[in-house]
Amino acid sequence: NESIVIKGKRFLVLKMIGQGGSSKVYQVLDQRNQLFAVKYVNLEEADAQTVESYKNEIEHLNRLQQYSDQIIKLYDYEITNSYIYILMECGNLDLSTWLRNRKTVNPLERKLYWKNMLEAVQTIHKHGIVHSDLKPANFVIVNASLKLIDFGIANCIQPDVTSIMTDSQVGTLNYMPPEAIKDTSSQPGKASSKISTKGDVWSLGCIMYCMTYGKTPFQTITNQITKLHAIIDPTHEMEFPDIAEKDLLDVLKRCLVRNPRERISIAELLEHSYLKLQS
Ligand SMILES: CN1CCC(Oc2ccc(-c3[nH]nc4cccc(OCC5CCCCC5)c34)cc2)CC1
Repeated sequence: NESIVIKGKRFLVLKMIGQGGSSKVYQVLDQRNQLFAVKYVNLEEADAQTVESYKNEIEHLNRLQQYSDQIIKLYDYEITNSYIYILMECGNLDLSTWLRNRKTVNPLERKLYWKNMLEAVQTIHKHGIVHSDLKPANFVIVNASLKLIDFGIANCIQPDVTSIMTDSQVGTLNYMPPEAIKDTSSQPGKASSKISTKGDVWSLGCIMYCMTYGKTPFQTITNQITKLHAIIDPTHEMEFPDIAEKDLLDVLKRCLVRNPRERISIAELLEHSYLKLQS
């Protein structure tokens, strides 16, 4: 097997975990047989703005380490003109794969994962970061809890077309908030000032909807344009089939409110009765 050296430490590459265009994530072992994830970014084709966005993501990831256990651990990184290596803690499974493989979700597990997601997103919001593209592939299960693995700051270097929709749900509209679709003031894909923290609440609501009903609210609409219209159309009623956990039903309905001003906040979600661990 191949080995890589980061800041003078040698790692044995076990396998590739995922890839998105010019960035690849590997599972590696250090000399003490400790498991890590290494994100490798090839900068040869990257423009200055992209390089800057990666440095920005790393700086934020580094700075937020101390504030929450729900942010993936960053151990080291190496940046040169031609590549970046980021050494991070290695999880067991990303939430996207976990959701795809699970037929039913254990209600207590779902509740714990929800609490972890809220804490992770509250942490980045407290430090002025709005992710604006949250989806299950941004979370990884490490032992029994969920951790956020990226802040949506680094550009996805133009992935080759084969990977764009297959791996890690890049480019999916299923978690996109209505205000991001209506927001005509900013150039496409950039989080503008109008996209507030409430946009991340909508996306988290879609993830939780999927953990409850096995699909996202607009997943059945396959035409992308029709899907976008349905997300912004107030007359398009979203379905909330009745479930035993009434508190969870309330959480879903309050996250998936089209008007961001009327949508529940992260702070209110952390106080919501659904998270009182009585069940
Ligand atoms: C399909 N198969 C994949 C390997 C394995 O799942 C993962 C294991 C570890 C991880 C990970 N840990 N730390 C990580 C730190 C950064 C990025 C990470 O992933 C990136 C990207 C990998 C592809 C899916 C979306 C996330 C990271 C993530 C998925 C089992 C399922």
